[in-house]
Amino acid sequence: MADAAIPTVDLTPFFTDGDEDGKKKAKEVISQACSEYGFFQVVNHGVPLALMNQAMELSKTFFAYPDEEKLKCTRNSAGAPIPGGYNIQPGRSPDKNEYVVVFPAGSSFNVFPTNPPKFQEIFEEMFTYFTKVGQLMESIFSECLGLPPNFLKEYNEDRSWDLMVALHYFAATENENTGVSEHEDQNLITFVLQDEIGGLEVRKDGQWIPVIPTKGTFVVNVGDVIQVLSNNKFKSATHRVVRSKGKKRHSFAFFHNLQGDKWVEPLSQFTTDIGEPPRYRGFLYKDYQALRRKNKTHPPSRPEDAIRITHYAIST
Ligand SMILES: O=C(O)CCC(=O)C(=O)O
Ligand SMILES: [Fe+2]
Repeated sequence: MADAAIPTVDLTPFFTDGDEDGKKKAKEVISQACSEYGFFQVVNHGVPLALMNQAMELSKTFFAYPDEEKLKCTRNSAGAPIPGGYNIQPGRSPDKNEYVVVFPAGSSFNVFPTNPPKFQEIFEEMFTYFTKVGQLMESIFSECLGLPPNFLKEYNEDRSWDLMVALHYFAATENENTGVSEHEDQNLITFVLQDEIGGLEVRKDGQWIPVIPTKGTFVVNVGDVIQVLSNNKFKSATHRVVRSKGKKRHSFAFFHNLQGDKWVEPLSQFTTDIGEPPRYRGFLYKDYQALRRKNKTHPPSRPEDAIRITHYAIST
C-alpha cells in the first residue's frame, strides 16, 4: 500500500538560505497532500528532539499521578476557548482520554501542575518552538495557495489563542477502542506528536490510514479555517485516534489558532476572481468555536449530529 503512506516532508530547505529548488519540491509535496486530504508529516522542523522527548517523559510522569494530584491543576476561566490545565473527558463521551491544556506563556488561562517540577518550563519551551513552526507553515501554505507569502500571517497576527494539549489515552478494552472520534480540527493548522504506540489515523479516499510514529517526526494537519478560506482547495483532514488493547498512549497536539473575533469566509482569490461560487457562508470564528465546544460538553446523542464545518456550507 505504498500509495497510501502519509508523505514525510524534510523542512531543511526552509532553514537554508538559497535552496530554492529544495523549497519548490517540498511545496509541491505539501500542496498535493493538502489538496487531497490535508495531512503530512515533517522532519527537520526546528523543534529539538531532546526537548520533545523530555516533554513526553514529563507528560507520562504527570498522567501517572493519582487523580487527586492531577485535579489540583484545573481551572475553567471565563473566555478561554477551552478550560486550561487538567481535564478528563466526561464519562458519557466515547472519547476515552485525559489531557492538559496549555496556552502561551503568561496567559491568564494557564494553570500549570507544580509536579513534576520542570513541567511548566519544558512546556513553555515546546510552545515557543511550535509557535515558530506554525508561523513557518503559515507562510508555506500561503505560497502553496498562490497567496502573498505574508497573507496568512497578516490575517492571523494574534498568537494569544494558540494552544497545546498533552493527551493520555487509556488502553482499549474488549468492547471499545475510541481515543478521539472521527473529526476535523476547527483551527488553521495542527501539529501532532505521537509516542511509539501510534493510533492516529487519517481518512484518505474513504480508507483509514494509520500514521506510523517515527522519532523526530510529527504530523501537520490542515484545519477548517484553511479549508474555508481556500474554498475547499485545501482539505481539512478527517482523522481519529484508535486505542490499542493493553497499551496506554501519549501525544501532544499544538493548535495554531485564530482570534475569536476574526471573520472567516472563502477568499475572493478562490471565488469571484476565478468565477467559482463560495462553498461556505461567512462566520465569526468564536461562534464556530462555541458550537464545537458544545459538541464536547454536551455531546449529541447521535454522533452524526455533532457540529462540523458543514454547518456553514452552501449547498450547490
Ligand atoms: O492525539 C492525537 O494523536 C490527535 C488528537 C486530535 O486529533 C485532536 O486533539 O484534535
Ligand atoms: Fe484533531
